[in-house]
Amino acid sequence: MSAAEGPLVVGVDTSTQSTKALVVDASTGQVVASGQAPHTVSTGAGRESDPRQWWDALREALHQCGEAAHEAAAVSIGGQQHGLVTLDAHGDPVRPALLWNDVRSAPQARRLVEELGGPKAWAERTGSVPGPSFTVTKWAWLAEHEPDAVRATAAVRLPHDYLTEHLTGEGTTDRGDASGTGWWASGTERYDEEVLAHVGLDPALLPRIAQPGEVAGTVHARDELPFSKGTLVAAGTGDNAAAALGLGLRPGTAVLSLGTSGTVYAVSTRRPADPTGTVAGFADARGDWLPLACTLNCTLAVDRVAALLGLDREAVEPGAGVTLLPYLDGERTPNLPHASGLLHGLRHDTTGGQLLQAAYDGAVHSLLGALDLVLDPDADRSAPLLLIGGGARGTAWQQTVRRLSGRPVQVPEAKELVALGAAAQAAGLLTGEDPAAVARRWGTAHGPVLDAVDRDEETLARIAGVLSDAAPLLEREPNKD
Ligand SMILES: Nc1ncnc2c1ncn2[C@@H]1O[C@H](COP(=O)(O)OP(=O)(O)O)[C@@H](O)[C@H]1O
Ligand SMILES: O=C(CO)[C@@H](O)[C@H](O)COP(=O)(O)O
Repeated sequence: MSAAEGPLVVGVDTSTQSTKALVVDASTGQVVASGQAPHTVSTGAGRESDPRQWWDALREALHQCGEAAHEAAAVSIGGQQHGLVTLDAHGDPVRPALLWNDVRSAPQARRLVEELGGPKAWAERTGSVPGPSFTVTKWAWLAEHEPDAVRATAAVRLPHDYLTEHLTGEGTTDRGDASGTGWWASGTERYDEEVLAHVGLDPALLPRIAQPGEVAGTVHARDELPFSKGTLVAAGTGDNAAAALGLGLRPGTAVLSLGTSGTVYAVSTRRPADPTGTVAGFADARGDWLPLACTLNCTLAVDRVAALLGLDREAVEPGAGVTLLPYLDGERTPNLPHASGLLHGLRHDTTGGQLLQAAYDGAVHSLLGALDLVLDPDADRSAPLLLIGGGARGTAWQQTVRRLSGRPVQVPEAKELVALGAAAQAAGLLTGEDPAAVARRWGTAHGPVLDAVDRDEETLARIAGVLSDAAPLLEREPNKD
């Protein structure tokens, strides 16, 4: 037996680049074992992953956890949002999953918004104006481009549902992840049958939506996994909702997450409905809401610029008036799915370090532009921002967020907040506690607070100016030059 005080629980983060598993002592929050295994994502026009890789990576990450995983009494999966997983009658993938950062469904997104009443109607109905990240637009793309795949589909899942179903044998999802599909009505908290009929998706193909705190099932695939008989499985949720649980987030505190995606969000008790589409009106995993803005280009884009320059990611230099909009994957915030990276202000004396700093500035500018929009009007705008995700470990990311936000920044010492949030959800099944209260008891948000510095208004204004002047170029669709 491990030296843990309480029952052990497992929290999983199946994100874009890898799957991470933590075995956590439910009494203290101590991480007693961990594992991680990578996935691959296709390059080129689309962004796809084979869901079977996620299952293999989950098994690998759990096996790395060793004996501790055997002792776990409950498990929960947090996962990358929005991905379209299509399964055949045997439960096998019909084709690779279309991921959140695949922007090929931009034309379908535009069309769906127009056909069902415009942006305001969509925001009121589903909480969000669906862009190409949303599952409904991916389904519409598939129907148009691969009708055979649609005909062969017997079940539609999100990434976290796919793994939960592999664990339990039952198709379940939760309100947090369902709210990123575009076919979940935020007013009624049910699937929106009119949207589903419009895109030709039979509601019978969708998973049951488990209530917060509900048990999704017990582990049935024990032969392949180091779990014991009767291990409980929680409903799981989307990765941002899981991180909100993992931080024990309360309304009024804003989170900036720097990973494959950049996200900015807060918990709110008010149901969001932003008709501009900047803020997605997600549900959280408890019963509140999670207004959130997301960028497609964050750590990977900045790391790519560093690699092109042959520099370490920390080798930034200040100054120079150079602007780099790092939209290597197109962009979602601002809504520019066809954009590519743009550099302006290059001079003979511009250094590589200054170019790299400009990439950080461009990535952070997009996120901070949405910060005020995700916070409730009465939130304290001078409170520290919580900085999480892989990028939060980097000094250049920390300093850029401080300089462009003008706010103090708190960096939690706990590293894997999505997996910790999933673990807190699993612990809640055992103790009956609110998962966010579990995370607060574990002290997961604790970490140093970096003081505020003066906001760099000049850089913010310069980036906004380039963005606005370059709009026709950034909005131009491919093959229309
Ligand atoms: N010490 C570090 N400094 C800066 N960036 C880092 C550091 N460690 C990891 N990263 C970045 O974190 C990213 C992975 O973050 P993570 O939140 O795990 O991603 P995701 O959950 O989206 O797969 C990598 O792309 C890498 O650029
Ligand atoms: O699309 C969104 C949020 O709407 C992304 O945040 C995805 O959920 C992917 O997350 P990471 O893999 O970057 O953690």
